[in-house]
Formats: sequence, structure tokens, C-alpha cells
Amino acid sequence: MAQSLNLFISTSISNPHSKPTFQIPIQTPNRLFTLPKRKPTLSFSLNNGQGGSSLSAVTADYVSDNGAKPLIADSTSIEVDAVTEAELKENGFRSTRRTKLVCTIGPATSGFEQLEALAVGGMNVARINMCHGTREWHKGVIERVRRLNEEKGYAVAIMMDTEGSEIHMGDLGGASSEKAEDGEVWTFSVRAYDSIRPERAITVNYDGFAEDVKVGDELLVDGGMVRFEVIEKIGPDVKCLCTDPGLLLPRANLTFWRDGSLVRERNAMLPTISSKDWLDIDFGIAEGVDFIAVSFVKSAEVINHLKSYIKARSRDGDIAVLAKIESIDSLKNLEEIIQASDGAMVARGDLGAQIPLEQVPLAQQKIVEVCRQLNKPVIVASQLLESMIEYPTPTRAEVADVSEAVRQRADALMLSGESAMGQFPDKALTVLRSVSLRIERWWREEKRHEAMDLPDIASSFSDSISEEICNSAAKMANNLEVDALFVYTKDGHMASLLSRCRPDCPIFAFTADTSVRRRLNLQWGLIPFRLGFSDDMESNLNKTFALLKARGMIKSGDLVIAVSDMLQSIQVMNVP
Ligand SMILES: Nc1ncnc2c1ncn2[C@@H]1O[C@H](COP(=O)(O)OP(=O)(O)O)[C@@H](O)[C@H]1O
Ligand SMILES: C=C(OP(=O)(O)O)C(=O)O
Ligand SMILES: [K+]
Ligand SMILES: [Mg+2]
Repeated sequence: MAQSLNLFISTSISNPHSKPTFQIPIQTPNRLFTLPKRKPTLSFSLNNGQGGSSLSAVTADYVSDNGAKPLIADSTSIEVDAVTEAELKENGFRSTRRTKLVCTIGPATSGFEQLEALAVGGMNVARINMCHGTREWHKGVIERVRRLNEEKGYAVAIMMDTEGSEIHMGDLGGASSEKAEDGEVWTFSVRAYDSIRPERAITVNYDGFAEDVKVGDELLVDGGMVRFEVIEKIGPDVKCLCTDPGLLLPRANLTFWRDGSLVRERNAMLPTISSKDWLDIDFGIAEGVDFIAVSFVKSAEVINHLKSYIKARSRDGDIAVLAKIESIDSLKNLEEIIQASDGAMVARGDLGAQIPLEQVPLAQQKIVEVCRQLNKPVIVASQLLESMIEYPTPTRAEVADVSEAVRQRADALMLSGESAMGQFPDKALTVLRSVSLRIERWWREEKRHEAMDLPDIASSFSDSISEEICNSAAKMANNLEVDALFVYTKDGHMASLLSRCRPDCPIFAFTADTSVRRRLNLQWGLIPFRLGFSDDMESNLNKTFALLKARGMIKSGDLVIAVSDMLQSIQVMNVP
């Protein structure tokens, strides 16, 4: 304690301009703090913002069309996502959505207007899946997202998802799907059927396919959406009897099972990052994507390798590397993989093809928990609103599934086919948004302050101080019912530590770096702003207050707690 207090004092002394009138030594119980001399007196009755905004939060389940109309970034030196700005102005602090939303971009959403509709609807991250489409096609999407950000004031980040070394079918020669009926015999083969593909013949992308399967194996398409039994092998051709009929989709994933368990030997032979993936990764680096999600991660090694590869090649700063947890191996090495990564995805599609379906919910719970403890953002993905690919309304079970992911306090939810090729991408996004808002509000109303024990994760004494500051600041924010937490952060670390605490109020994260700002988009409760700031907290705060007030995003009397990673301190104040 004495040591950290010393450090606090010496930090202030080395920065004589900061006049720490209202700084609280680390971990001091809040009843001991001194009132500010020059700042407006704290009012602990806190009607400002609280009463009004919690009332408006009741009606704030949807971003109104009008409210979400994007504003072109003006000439002031603060930038924030246009949708968030509108939401804050309309409904106040409490209404902002804390759970982030990721949309997979496909043929249904790749146009500029369609992307804009998703941005208006709350898309924080656009995902491109390198399993599908050409690099040219994805480049077009990236360009349109960038243009949208520049012209319309959004801050949508881009996530590139690698194909990985999975076994999958070919693209059905352009057909959108094919129906496999019960009792039909289909041929799966490594042969590339050029122009004329025989009836009921499917290309498989894995050379060792015919050697590896055995007669009697079960072949699962898309984790069991369609099932076959291997009945005969003739050279490269594998004859399979359809036992569970269904639709075969282009490039659908294939797994095979023997005596009730997944055949994994062939997986061990394949590299996690294939040579095609490396080319895609080079493409992602050249295009400056914000996240690379690695499919079928087996160990921490591949993540470390990719991170150093990126570090040596990426122009400005980092690209965050996310580990997709979708295999038995990734579950086995879960903690070390997550520790090595910048975040993770619960990729339930393939996970459900590798472990029994009834184990997927428990795996999800565990992955979300480990990520939270290790302070890594986590995305819950796949089939959240699957029926909305075809129908405008979700099933009750789907709504319950989305609610559960929000209740687990995952950082982000993801749409796959719903937004990539479904008929109702915007409606699906609206469902994610409104369910998130509803469950988040329930959580606050129930005052379910964190039950989860957050272990110390700092690796240095300075990091420990940051961690303690964030834990204390988040706790104070809940107890004092402040309107917002402010964090001034160079690399986003302090912001993520605050997010990890899942406080009741939104977290305004100020950073000078545009790529850090986009990356913060994936983390729970963070509202990233781009703002140039100095080491002088006093002037940073004054500048921020002036800019935000001018934009109508805060008002005099709002209660704020500010922390920064330059001056390790906590400040509590009313907006002057
Ligand atoms: N870039 C794309 N081009 C064409 N279709 C796509 C693209 N991205 C996604 N899709 C379609 O959306 C579906 C769902 O996307 P996703 O879940 O990311 O892939 P997968 O089904 O391969 O796991 C895909 O099966 C595919 O039909
Ligand atoms: C998100 C997933 O990966 P992909 O869509 O690339 O198969 C998944 O398997 O759930
Ligand atoms: K993929
Ligand atoms: Mg997958």
C-alpha cells in the first residue's frame, strides 16, 4: 500500500501540471476521499442523469431510425461512432448497448447501402470469411467499410477469418444448394470435376480423403445437418449412403466419425494455417484489417507464431489475433491458447461437429469465463438466429440462446449466415441489439454486481497498479452510480481492464490511435473515441468536457470517474 502510494505521489510530482486535487490513492475506501477544492461539489443524491436516463432506458430498446442517422465527423478533434453519438444524445448514458455485434458479410450484405444499414443497426465489427469468395471480392467489402467509416462517421472494424485446414466440400459448381434424400448414394471424391459434375458427386478438398475414411464410417456435413454412411471405396471415389437427408451447401464442412467418435488423425497432419491461409493473412496485413481470427487453433504455438509474423510485417501497429475455439484440441489447451491470443471466438458451428452437441453450452460457458478472467474479449458465434436466414422472426429458443450469451456477459455476439446470405440481415441485427439491451438492463436493475472472482493477471508491478485502479474505479462507479467512466489509454490496456469489470455505466475510452480505437470496438461496454491528448490530465479532462458538451454528449453535473494510464490515478468529478 505504502509503496503504491509512493508511486502515485512520484507520478504526480513528475507531472507538476496535473494538480491532483481530487485523486484518490489506490484502494483507499471511497468514504475517505477529500472533496475537490475547485471542482463542482459532488452531489450524492444523483438525480442528474440517473433518474431521467433510467426512465428513458425503458423505452430505449431500439435505436430510433431518426436517432441513428449518421453524422459526418465534424472538424472538432474528437471522433466517435455516429450511431453511439446519436444514441447517447437521445437516450443518455444508460441506454448505450454494452454487448458488441459482429456481422459476417456475404452476398446479402456486401453492397455499400447494405453495409450502411448494418452500421446503422449497430454492427461494430464486419467479418469476412476467407472460406468463401475471392480476395478481390473481400477487398471490395473492406474498401466499402472504410469508405463508410470515412464518409459517414462510423468506426466499424474489420475481422478476417481464415479458412483453416478443415475438410470441406467444393462449391457445387455454382449451385446455391443441393438436396440429398434419404437412401441416395452420393460420391465424395478428391477429383475436381471441371465443367460437368456428374449427378450426386461432390468434390472434397482433402487429398488424403479416400485413404483416411473406412467403410462403415459416418460422414457428417456441417456437423450433422446431413449424414452419410461410407459404403464403398473405389480409387479416389468414396460412395456414401444418405442416412439423414438435408440441404448440401457450397463448401460445407465435413467430419467423419468412427465407432461414435470423431476421427482426428487426419487433422493432426494438417497445419492450422495452410499455405492458402498465409496468402490470405498477407492480404489481411496489406489491407490493414483490425482482427485476424484463426480457425481450428490447436495450440498456443501457432498464435505466437502468427503474432510475431504480423509484428514483423504490419505497417501501423498490431492486428489483434483471435483464436477460434472449435476443436477438441483447442478445448484441451484452452487456457494457454487464450493467454497467447488477443481474444477468442466460441465457434459453435464446428465445435458442435467435434464434441457432442449437449456439451457445447458448457464449453461456451467455460470459454467465456476463461476469457473474462484472462482479460481477453470473447465472441459467441454461430446459429444464434439461424432460422432468421429464412424467416423474419426468430424462434423463442434462439432468443433464449442470445439472452444466455448476454447474461454470461460475453463481449460480442456474431451473425453468420443470417447476415451473409440470409433474407433478413437487418432484422437479425435488430434482434441481437434489442435482446442485448434488455438483458443488460435487467442485470443493472437486479444490481447483479459481479459475482465472478477476477484473478490478478498483471505481470509487473506497474500493471498491478493499473489493474487495482481499474478494479477500484469500476467498483466505485457502481457504488456511486456514476454516469460514465472515462479512460485515457494509449494502447487500450486500461480500457480493457475496466471492461473486464463489467461496470454498470458505459466506459468512454479515449485514445489517440485510430487502430486502437477500432480494436476497442470488440470489447464489452467500451465506447471508443479518438482524441489527441497529453500527459496532463487536467487539460485532457477540460478538453474532453468541452468537446463532448459541444456535441451534446454530456452535460454539466454528470458524474464521471476518470482513470488514465499516464498518471496512475482515479479522479471523481461532476462535469463543470
Ligand atoms: N464471402 C462470401 N461469399 C459467398 N457466400 C458467403 C460468403 N461469406 C459467407 N457466405 C455464406 O454464408 C454462410 C454462412 O457463413 P459462415 O458461417 O461464415 O460460413 P460457414 O458456413 O462456411 O461456416 C456460408 O455457408 C456461405 O453460404
Ligand atoms: C464461426 C465458425 O467458423 P466458420 O464459420 O469459419 O466455420 C464456427 O465454426 O462456428
Ligand atoms: K473460416
Ligand atoms: Mg468453423
